[in-house]
Amino acid sequence: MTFEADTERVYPVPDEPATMIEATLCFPLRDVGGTEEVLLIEKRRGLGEGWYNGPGGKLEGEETPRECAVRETREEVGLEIDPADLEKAGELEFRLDGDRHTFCHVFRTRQFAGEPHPSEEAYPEWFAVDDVPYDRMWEDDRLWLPAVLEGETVVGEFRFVGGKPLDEAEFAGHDLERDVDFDAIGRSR
Ligand SMILES: COc1nc(N)nc2c1ncn2[C@H]1C[C@H](O)[C@@H](COP(=O)(O)OP(=O)(O)OP(=O)(O)O)O1
Repeated sequence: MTFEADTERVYPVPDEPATMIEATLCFPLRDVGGTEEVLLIEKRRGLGEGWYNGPGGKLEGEETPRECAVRETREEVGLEIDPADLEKAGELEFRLDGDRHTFCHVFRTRQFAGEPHPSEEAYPEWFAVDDVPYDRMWEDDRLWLPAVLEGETVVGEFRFVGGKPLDEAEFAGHDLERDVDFDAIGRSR
């Protein structure tokens, strides 16, 4: 396991707010004539509007992260995925002004049915994995997404400061662990 950091770790914080959001991201992958591609969405509304991201969103009711990733991918771009075909690739914690804001489960998959189509929330687009538009994505993505697209696993904390909503805050630092065995630590759900 390797570990990298650009600042001192700032957690744990004793009085965490009860309002932390739990969310998912899903990265469908395909091979087109030897070129590895990833499906991204251009977000059309809400948090991160106008930026590229993976399909995903907030957990609803009692659903598991895996069930959420399947539902959000279906709702946003119309792909059908068997939950068992999702590979857990990451856990990301986004902090805003020292508080835990969003905990995000990251999945990838090569098994899906259907063709992606636009929805009210998302416009889907395939990108070669070596041509991902990081200049039009969340600032943290360039730090962890390349590893996820190369088949690695990651656990990261990303700190933002200076304002709400999160997509108007300033990126302030991060910690990132790679090569995490989610099965071994019982967190592959
Ligand atoms: C802070 O950095 C972030 N980076 C990335 N790559 N993705 C992030 C970051 N912060 C949040 N996200 C993700 C987590 C979710 O997948 C989406 C936000 O989801 P949204 O708020 O749109 O959730 P929905 O349930 O789809 O929303 P509706 O209530 O509109 O259905 O961004």
